[in-house]
Amino acid sequence: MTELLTAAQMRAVEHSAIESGAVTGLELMERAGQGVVDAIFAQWPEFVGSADVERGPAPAPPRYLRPEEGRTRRAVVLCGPGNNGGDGFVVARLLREAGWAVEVFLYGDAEALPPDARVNYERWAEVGAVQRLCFPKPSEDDEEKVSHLLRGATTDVTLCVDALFGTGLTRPLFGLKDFFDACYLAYAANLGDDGPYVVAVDLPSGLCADSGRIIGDDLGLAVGAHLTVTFAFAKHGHVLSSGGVSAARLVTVPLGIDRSLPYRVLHHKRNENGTLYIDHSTTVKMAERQWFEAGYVSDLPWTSKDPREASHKYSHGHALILSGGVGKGGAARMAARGALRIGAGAVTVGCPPSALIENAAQLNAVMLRRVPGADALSEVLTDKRINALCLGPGLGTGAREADLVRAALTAGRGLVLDADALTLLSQDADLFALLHNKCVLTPHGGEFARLFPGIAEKLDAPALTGPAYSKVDAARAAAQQAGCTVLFKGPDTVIADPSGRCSVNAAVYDRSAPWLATAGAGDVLAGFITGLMARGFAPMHAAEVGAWLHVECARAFGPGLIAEDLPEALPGVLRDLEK
Ligand SMILES: NC(=O)C1=CN([C@@H]2O[C@H](COP(=O)(O)OP(=O)(O)OC[C@H]3O[C@@H](n4cnc5c(N)ncnc54)[C@H](OP(=O)(O)O)[C@@H]3O)[C@@H](O)[C@H]2O)[C@@H](O)CC1
Ligand SMILES: Nc1ncnc2c1ncn2[C@@H]1O[C@H](COP(=O)(O)OP(=O)(O)O)[C@@H](O)[C@H]1O
Ligand SMILES: [K+]
Repeated sequence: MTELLTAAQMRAVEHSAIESGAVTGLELMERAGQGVVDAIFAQWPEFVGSADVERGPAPAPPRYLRPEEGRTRRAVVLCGPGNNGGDGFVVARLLREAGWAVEVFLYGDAEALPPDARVNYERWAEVGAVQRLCFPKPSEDDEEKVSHLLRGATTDVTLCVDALFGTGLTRPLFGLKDFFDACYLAYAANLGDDGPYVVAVDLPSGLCADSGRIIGDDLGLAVGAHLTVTFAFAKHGHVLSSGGVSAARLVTVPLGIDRSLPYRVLHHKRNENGTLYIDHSTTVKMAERQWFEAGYVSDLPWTSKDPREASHKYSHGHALILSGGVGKGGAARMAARGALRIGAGAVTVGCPPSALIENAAQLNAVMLRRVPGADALSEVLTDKRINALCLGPGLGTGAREADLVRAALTAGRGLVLDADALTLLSQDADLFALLHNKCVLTPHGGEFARLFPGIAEKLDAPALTGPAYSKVDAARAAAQQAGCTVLFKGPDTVIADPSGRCSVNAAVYDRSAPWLATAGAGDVLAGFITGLMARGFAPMHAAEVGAWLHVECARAFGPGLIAEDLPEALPGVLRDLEK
């Protein structure tokens, strides 16, 4: 599990480290710039010089500090008006020391740079030129000059370093549109050979660090980068929304900040006008933090069945998945197979009598019960061994199904509500009011908007200022409103419970699995979560582990995946985890 921070939390970490005397701001900036350069050479070893002469007992400088024979590589570094720009000056200096020809542009006022950035500006100015871009509105000439350089029309620039804005971007950017377009083109077309590689310092400029949304109206712009190098911790904005697709790769370099130091928590709150303010109140140990609420779930401990547990099937729980009528059972059957594969001891599909023959023809290990309506469901649920239910996939949205959802909600067992069950909930406030803390809702964007229209409206409004309302904010608000766990799907699946605990299961960067967006994948996910709840996982944990395994299954199978493949990929994924 990787911790994700907001920009305010990152500033708190930085301030505490500096206040403790452990490090200065200038040292942090140097480490940040060095980290970027190291990451560049790790990503593209061909940029490393080839001279390999034995230099005696003194430690040899890093290989990349020695220029490749007969070849001078060119880099353009764009520095902004804040500390992100300061990092850019460090990168420029270190690349120059490595033998690169570096052109530096400043989009900002040198006199107004913050102190550490100013020092690094001066250090660069001793060895190289700084070309000024008109600030805050670049001239057409400026735009032309920079984008021309990047498009490779006049030069052979290998690298473009975007150090314009990092965590401090709070309002829309104007100008530099051609520059942003050029970066995006280079990134999207992967023009590595004839265009430059784009490296974003901390965050692709234009993105909000907290929401991953592009700050601005519909015409908002963000840099597209081949590599983003961030510092100490990834931020929410690296994995949410556009953040997860604005760069091909994310590398987090440590800044040597001691995590055992006490950190002052900056409670960021909004007043009644919506203005963000910071209340420097509490000091906590990082390890005791409640405030690293959003974890980027990149690995999770897998709990296999404990051999010491009683060994009959019901000690691993019994899941009941309700299906719709004739011809509608596929979704429930896939959910059932997911629940069984993930380790529920027994799984039963409950269906209307008319669908018994169809289901019987297609199910073997999964059991089958007739469940004509709510009374029959209550009767089935007198069997207390049934400890987790799933309603929604292929269920239908008529009166029978609404009654089934009501009966399931009043049974007080673990309950996953997906698809049609979410539609029913959004149509009936009385049903919604029955939600309880053993429920998990698994909406995709459309279902989320129907269930939580007020929250979705905030999320869909243009992000005109930062920090912008994020999918993390939305999932948390929804979990509070519903009084249960909410898993808000997408490549940036956000899972929240009413206590404020929140995780992001991000299928981006090296976990990207776009082929998971295939019909029925959500049904299998609902089944995974139900199976885990049958096994005794708490709702939030079941949702986190289920979502993580879902993406792992998709990655293990690869392109060409259809939903039926997901449960079948699970044994291989679990085997690898057990190793
Ligand atoms: N935290 C750490 O541990 C470390 C952090 N480090 C680095 O510091 C970076 C954060 O620095 P930062 O806070 O100075 O913010 P940054 O992104 O450079 O920009 C702020 C400037 O932009 C301005 N501005 C804003 N919007 C604008 C607009 N639309 N158009 C024009 N201007 C606009 C804004 O002006 P203002 O709003 O104040 O008027 C302000 O001047 C971080 O990303 C990382 O790279 C590392 O050095 C070391 C360790
Ligand atoms: N680009 C993507 N990358 C990875 N996973 C994705 C992507 N888009 C969607 N998903 C996942 O695919 C699943 C689709 O579920 P859903 O929208 O309910 O579809 P269906 O109803 O057809 O099953 C969800 O788990 C969602 O998180
Ligand atoms: K940047």
